[in-house]
Amino acid sequence: MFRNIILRNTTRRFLSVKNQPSIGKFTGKPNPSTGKFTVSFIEGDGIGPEISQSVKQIFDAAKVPIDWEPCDVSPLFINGLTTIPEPAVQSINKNLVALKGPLATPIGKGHRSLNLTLRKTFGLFANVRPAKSIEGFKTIYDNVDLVIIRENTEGEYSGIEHVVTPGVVQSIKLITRDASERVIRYAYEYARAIGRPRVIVVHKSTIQRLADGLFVDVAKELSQEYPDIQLETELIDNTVLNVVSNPSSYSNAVSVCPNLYGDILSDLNSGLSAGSLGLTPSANIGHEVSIFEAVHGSAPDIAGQNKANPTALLLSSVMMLNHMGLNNHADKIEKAVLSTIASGPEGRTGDLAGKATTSSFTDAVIGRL
Ligand SMILES: NC(=O)C1=CN([C@@H]2O[C@H](COP(=O)(O)OP(=O)(O)OC[C@H]3O[C@@H](n4cnc5c(N)ncnc54)[C@H](O)[C@@H]3O)[C@@H](O)[C@H]2O)C=CC1
Ligand SMILES: O=C(O)CCC(=O)C(=O)O
Repeated sequence: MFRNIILRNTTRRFLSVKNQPSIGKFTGKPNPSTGKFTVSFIEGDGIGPEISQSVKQIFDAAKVPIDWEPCDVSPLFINGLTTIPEPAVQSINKNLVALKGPLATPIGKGHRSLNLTLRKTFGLFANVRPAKSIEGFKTIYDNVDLVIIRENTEGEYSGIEHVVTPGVVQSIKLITRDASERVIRYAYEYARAIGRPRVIVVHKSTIQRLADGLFVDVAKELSQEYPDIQLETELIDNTVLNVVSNPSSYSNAVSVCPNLYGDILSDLNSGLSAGSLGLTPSANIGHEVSIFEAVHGSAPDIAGQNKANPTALLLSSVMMLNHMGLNNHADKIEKAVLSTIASGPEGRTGDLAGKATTSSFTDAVIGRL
């Protein structure tokens, strides 16, 4: 029965090329000699290689017209800064699109987060994180359908930290008008594109008066340009309570927020929609380049054990295909993935209290294509 889930434009989980925002559109072209697009692929750490393998097998079986270009993003230090190797930068700038597995960050030492480095390097200013219930997979709430758009280049993730004196450190949350404006504008455009009448700015400007205050002010200024979208502002502590009490009250809204709030809220949304991080995809959108990745990390506790749920990376790849205009392939893979999860415990990995392994789940999805 779940083979026949119909993905109407309104129910399609993610941006389709016909209704995506005017900002950050994909402008890549297929190779004229093969008719295929080339996509940069970063496999990632921990469970990265296992879930990447799953995506590749499913794309092969679905005959998606894509050639993968593997990218090595092993960190380099240049002038004391973490950078990624030039061939990877060239590949992503050429292909304009990448799929990325999770990259681990050493705690308190070593290289800076490569995830943040990639977002900075390619100006990926908007991190779109949709969290939506799966039909046939029961969680605490039915019909969760939440969208967070997170500022992706500054805020608490600016990396400006120093020791003032032993025992005293300072970490700077940088908020600029330009970065706020581009992500908030994207949120308005996204809301318009997917037909949601509300944009909610999540903030704490009662305390972060200048930083979050600027973010809220920019949203209010931009609202003049979007008279069809209602702007609301909400303190993050209220959002957390409201979203766990009544997530459906956000189903007609797009939330936009500074970096750290978005990171935390999107994990909350994953828990509410799916009870696992293993299902939630994301898009990092820039003006030219976009990189698609799961919301979760490298899950070192289950790495190499054939236990990882590849769904979040698969749904990220579905977002990517919609972004690239390969909507039919996206729909086919999305339907196969969702119907496998809906089929019961045999079709679900351990994080969803199921019995499947990464590879048996992959085979089941291929069987449903
Ligand atoms: N965008 C990225 O690449 C991100 C990378 N990280 C990095 O990942 C590493 C591990 O971070 P953690 O805080 O442990 O978060 P995590 O997301 O890797 O794991 C949290 C929990 O969720 C489970 N989990 C995550 N993904 C799963 C999947 N696909 N299937 C089944 N279970 C899954 C893990 O087993 C673990 O119990 C760190 O080095 C961190 O810096 C963390 C978040 C995002
Ligand atoms: O880069 C990291 O280690 C974590 C990044 C993260 O949680 C995210 O922003 O998705």
